[in-house]
Amino acid sequence: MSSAQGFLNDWVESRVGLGSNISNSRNTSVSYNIKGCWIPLTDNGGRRSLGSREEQGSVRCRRDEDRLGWFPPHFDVSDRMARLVASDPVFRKDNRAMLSRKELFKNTLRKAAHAWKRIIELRLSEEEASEMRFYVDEPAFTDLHWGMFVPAIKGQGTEEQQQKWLPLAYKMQIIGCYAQTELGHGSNVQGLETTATFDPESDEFSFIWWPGGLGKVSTHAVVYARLITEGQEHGVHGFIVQLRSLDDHMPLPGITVGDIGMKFGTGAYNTMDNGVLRFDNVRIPRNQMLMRVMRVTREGKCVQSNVPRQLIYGTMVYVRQTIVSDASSALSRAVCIATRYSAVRRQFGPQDGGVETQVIDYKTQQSRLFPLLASAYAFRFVGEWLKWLYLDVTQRLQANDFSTLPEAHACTAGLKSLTTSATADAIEECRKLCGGHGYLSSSGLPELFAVYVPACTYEGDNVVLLLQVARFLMKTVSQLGSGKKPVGTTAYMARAEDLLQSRCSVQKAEDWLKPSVILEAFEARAVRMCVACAQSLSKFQNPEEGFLELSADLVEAAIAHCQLIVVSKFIEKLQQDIPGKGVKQQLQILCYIYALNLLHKHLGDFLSTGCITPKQASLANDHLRSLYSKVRPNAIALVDAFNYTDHFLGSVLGRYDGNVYPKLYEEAWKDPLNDSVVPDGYQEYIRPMLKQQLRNARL
Ligand SMILES: CCCCCCCCCC/C=C\CCCCC/C=C/C(=O)SCCNC(=O)CCNC(=O)[C@H](O)C(C)(C)COP(=O)(O)OP(=O)(O)OC[C@H]1O[C@@H](n2cnc3c(N)ncnc32)[C@H](O)[C@@H]1OP(=O)(O)O
Ligand SMILES: Cc1cc2nc3c(=O)[nH]c(=O)nc-3n(C[C@H](O)[C@H](O)[C@H](O)COP(=O)(O)OP(=O)(O)OC[C@H]3O[C@@H](n4cnc5c(N)ncnc54)[C@H](O)[C@@H]3O)c2cc1C
Repeated sequence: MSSAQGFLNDWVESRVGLGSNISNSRNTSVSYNIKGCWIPLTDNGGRRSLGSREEQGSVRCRRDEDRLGWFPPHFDVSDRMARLVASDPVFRKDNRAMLSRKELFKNTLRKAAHAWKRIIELRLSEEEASEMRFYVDEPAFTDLHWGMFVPAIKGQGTEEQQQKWLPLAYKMQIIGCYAQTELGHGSNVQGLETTATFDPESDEFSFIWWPGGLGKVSTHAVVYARLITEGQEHGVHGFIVQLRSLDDHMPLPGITVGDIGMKFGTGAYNTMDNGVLRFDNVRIPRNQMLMRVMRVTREGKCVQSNVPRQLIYGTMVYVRQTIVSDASSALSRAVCIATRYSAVRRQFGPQDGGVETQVIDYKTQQSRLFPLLASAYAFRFVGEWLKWLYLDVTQRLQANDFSTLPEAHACTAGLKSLTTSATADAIEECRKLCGGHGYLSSSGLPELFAVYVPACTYEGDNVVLLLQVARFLMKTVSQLGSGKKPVGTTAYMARAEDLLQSRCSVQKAEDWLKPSVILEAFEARAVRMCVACAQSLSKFQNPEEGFLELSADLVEAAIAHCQLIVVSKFIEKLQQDIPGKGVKQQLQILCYIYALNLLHKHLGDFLSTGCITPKQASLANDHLRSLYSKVRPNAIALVDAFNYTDHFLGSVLGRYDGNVYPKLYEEAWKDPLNDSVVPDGYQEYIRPMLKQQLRNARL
């Protein structure tokens, strides 16, 4: 289910694409659409010249017969929306770092209002609107409105509540946020201190609360609080609360609300008004508690429905799933910048004084960069699969089949954690890969890092989420002997006995080219780490105590399991028909790089569990090195395939035309410090100092 699903049904009568409003000026030649991105295989060794797209006889085009039926096949939509945003001056973003917080925020409001206007004018479909938001590339209150407020009502509201609230939300007649986190509690949702006490006398609730949410815009919030009726507690539930007047935007009586202040970085996530909210005996009608999981009667009695109470956490599952796909986007963007710049940048070179070497040709650069390129593809594929898993669990829930909910929770939590941690680290690595210029704001990388890194914390701290995965894995291991067959992503555990004994068959470097060999090594590692944790846990009398004591090892086991999922989904993807000469081969190389680089980085796990021998590890490393040489000729094509406009990349270093140095120089002059030749403050501070020194010198 998608965030804004259905909003058009209520809102726009017909769906009309942008048609000829946006020109697609690409040249045509052969290229291949890999799940919404084009892989144009170059024939010039990947060293495309630094001219314009036209000069390069550019590599991208649209050939319908090349399109894969993978879902969602949105290349056209994505391409059109990217161009629409790039060509609209309101969506300009190159000045963000120079704006004050107030200017920045007002500009975000302007962009959001303009985007909404365009969505209506052009009658954009839900998919188009969502792509547009992606390319506008600025965190805004609308993310929370569409991404969490609407899904919370859809997932946790009754039919009647949905009918009342969703049309208002779809038309943006109310704007909502997701107010769950408190000053003192974020991870521990059960520990929230906000209470919602039912008062049967007046048929209303009262609240006391402190949330993280939207500080300046939202008129409404889904607030999470512990329900108390008849003096008894009934766990945490969601409540729709109006925060501000729909007439003058003033907070309603009993509500104190504001922004929590500047966050990490300039620009970055400061376009978002994360807020503080205090309730002082605020009263709301009973029917504003979201009652799909539990109903409160007029008399104050609680009636549990047949859906599991974990559904109250359902919005988080939905968002975690979207975050995995977003990780691929952020990572591919950083990698695109670093790869293009690495082809432009030259340092050192032949002793005979010839042209200097492109830094992308250094093996160290390749060994840092190409695994990140491989990860960008890997996360894209696992993100697609996770979307499928989420849709599947949603459909099952509608049919009262709750059996796959624990797995969906474990997968979304684990993959959110794995991909966001890897992406945040990768963006920083890309910055370093660009040397000194990577530290410039105009490289686009500092802001990308600052805006991305909170993804490791929001929607669940990454360690806390891995502990959830570990809990799920320990449960699975404990049930192995009971006849309950593990399914889905834990199906490999059914072969635990074999995997505990298995010996890796690799004898020469090329043996690592067999997907079955790689898979088995990752399965054996994960199973062995999980079983070792389970055995250690069994030595504790109190399992909760054991879990706390062993939590660092449990996190490692959870990571091993999640990495196995990513590797196996990449391998599965390659079993599909992939049209286009050489495309599958390139993806296979990236898949091996992804897996073997992980193996190299986590060698301790593989060796200590006896999954592979030191000799096999060394062969894997030899093979990895040889794979880098195979990626090199197509590295530029593989990042061009992400089809990012220069506007979206927002990076002088990552420019498509490679015209880096003149543009860096040009950018420097745009800084407000260069508005005057002699800086403001010269007369007050510099001149007296200089004069003083002159006087001292004379003395
Ligand atoms: C028109 C224009 C269109 C434009 C479209 C725009 C779309 C925009 C899309 C943008 C999307 C996103 C934007 C991102 C912005 C992000 C902003 C950030 C928001 C937030 O951060 S919100 C707050 C998030 N908070 C958290 O994540 C808190 C983390 N903590 C928890 O989740 C839980 O407390 C916990 C899981 C850590 C522990 O919970 P607890 O109740 O103590 O649980 P346990 O006792 O451990 O477990 C009980 C059992 O429940 C199972 N469980 C736990 N969680 C879930 C779950 N989510 N689902 C299913 N099951 C769950 C757990 O496994 C236990 O099971 P068991 O008893 O063992 O069987
Ligand atoms: C940019 C941003 C946007 C946000 N947007 C929203 C929003 O829209 N709505 C909303 O409700 N919230 C929002 N949040 C809040 C966010 O969801 C929480 O910050 C997040 O869930 C982490 O919780 P916490 O802050 O309590 O961290 P803590 O739990 O206090 O984490 C601190 C440290 O303790 C560790 N830790 C905690 N528990 C355990 C444990 N059981 N075992 C081992 N280690 C543990 C963590 O790993 C971490 O290292 C946002 C946060 C950010 C940064």
